Amino acid sequence: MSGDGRSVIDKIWDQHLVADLDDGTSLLHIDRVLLHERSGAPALRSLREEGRQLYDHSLVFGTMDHVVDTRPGRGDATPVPSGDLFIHGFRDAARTHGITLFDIGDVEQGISHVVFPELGIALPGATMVCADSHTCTLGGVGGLAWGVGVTEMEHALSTQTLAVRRPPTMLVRFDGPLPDGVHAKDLILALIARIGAAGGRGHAIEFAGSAIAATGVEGRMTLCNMAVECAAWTGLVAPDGILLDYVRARPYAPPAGSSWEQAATAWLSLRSDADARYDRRVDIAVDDLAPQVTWGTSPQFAVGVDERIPDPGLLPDPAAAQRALAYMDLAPGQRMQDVPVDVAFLGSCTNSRIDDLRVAARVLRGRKVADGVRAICIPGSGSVRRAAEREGLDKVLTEAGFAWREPGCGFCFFAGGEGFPAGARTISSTNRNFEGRQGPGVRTHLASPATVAASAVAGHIADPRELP
Ligand SMILES: CC(C)[C@H](C(=O)O)[C@@H](O)C(=O)O
Ligand code: SF4
Repeated sequence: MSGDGRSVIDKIWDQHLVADLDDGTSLLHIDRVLLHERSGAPALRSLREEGRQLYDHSLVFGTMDHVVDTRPGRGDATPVPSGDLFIHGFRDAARTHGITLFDIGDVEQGISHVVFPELGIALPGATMVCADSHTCTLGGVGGLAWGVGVTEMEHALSTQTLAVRRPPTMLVRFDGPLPDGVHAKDLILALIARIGAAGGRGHAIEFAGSAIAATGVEGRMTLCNMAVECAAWTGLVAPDGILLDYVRARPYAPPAGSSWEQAATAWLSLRSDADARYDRRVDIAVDDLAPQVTWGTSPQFAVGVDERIPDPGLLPDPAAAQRALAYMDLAPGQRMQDVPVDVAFLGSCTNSRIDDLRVAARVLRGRKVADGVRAICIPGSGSVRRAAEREGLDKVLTEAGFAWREPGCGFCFFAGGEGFPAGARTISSTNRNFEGRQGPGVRTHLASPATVAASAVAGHIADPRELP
């Protein structure tokens, strides 16, 4: 564990180090400053109020995602109260500063963490920040990406640098062949169940192991997306051949020829040394892993879909587990698969990419959503939406009974606009199941797209491995 070698995290860090500062932080060069309307509008507004300029607008990109309407045929109107202040404020500021913005109506518009990797704006080996906690998603493309506050965002916008305390590092290895019906979402839920929602506190996590080497880049993004749900500073997967194939030919990636060759060689050199040093290590064997589903109001409250709700008395914090069960209206010993669902939601920056929709469609093809279940799919971006339509996945989903929407954060988090009735129970491909996350009194069970689709059909939480 404690060799002298450097990990991918150390290598990216060292390449971006501008100076070690007296207060123990390091000033890092930031390659990409990414914005969405919800946090970008306030950051740009305070920048303007302080009379500061962007350091380099060509390194800053924005999209509209949090408050946009996702209903078919949408316009500029937002269902979120005061949402139009964010939309118009962000649009005007982006124009003033010359920021490339994937606005409502742009073919590339979508959820930030989906759009920036698919356009090749988020790149391997890059440092990337956004005032959003799930910026760690971009670790799936082998960069160091983390969420910042609005003040740090202003600093990054005006200097293209940020002072950061070097995080402790953690190696998380997933080894073994991934069983059928088990996906990246299940891996990260299993990890969080194992180490706890505070178990990664402040760490930069490198995800590795044979199961990750065999996982596509979109799955790696799902994994990294939820690093923050165990309180990690970020998560990433080191660059490899699968990643290069993903990044190649993306619109903002280095063009074919010598610039691509140079970049690809540099990226591959970022892989961790065999004797790399980490502060902690966790090993998870995936051979016998079941699809995971949460029963409580924290992502750490997850079990196999074929299991029962545990006895709170046997958990590290019985009182928290009791409270969670009370909110979720569930009882210890209940079989997860006996829990009925009112809503099935496919979407969010965790699981709204084309691979996710393919997985869901495989389950839904020729099947119908159970009576009484409201099923909604919000593709993560315009590009995902078009790809799904080209493949006919939208037909499979709508014929099964899913609503097919326009890209955005949608029902992932309730912002006062569209929501579900209090008490509604959702099976959801999102990343947070906190009280009220999807609306006041709404009860969220986190799961993979396969499990969401299987549960939509069954009308209760269901095991995607067992559909007839
Ligand atoms: C609104 C935004 C800043 C927030 C975040 O930081 O993650 C949101 O995306 C979320 O998922 O809760
Ligand atoms: S999809 Fe959900 S988790 Fe992701 S950025 Fe939007 S609100 Fe946050």
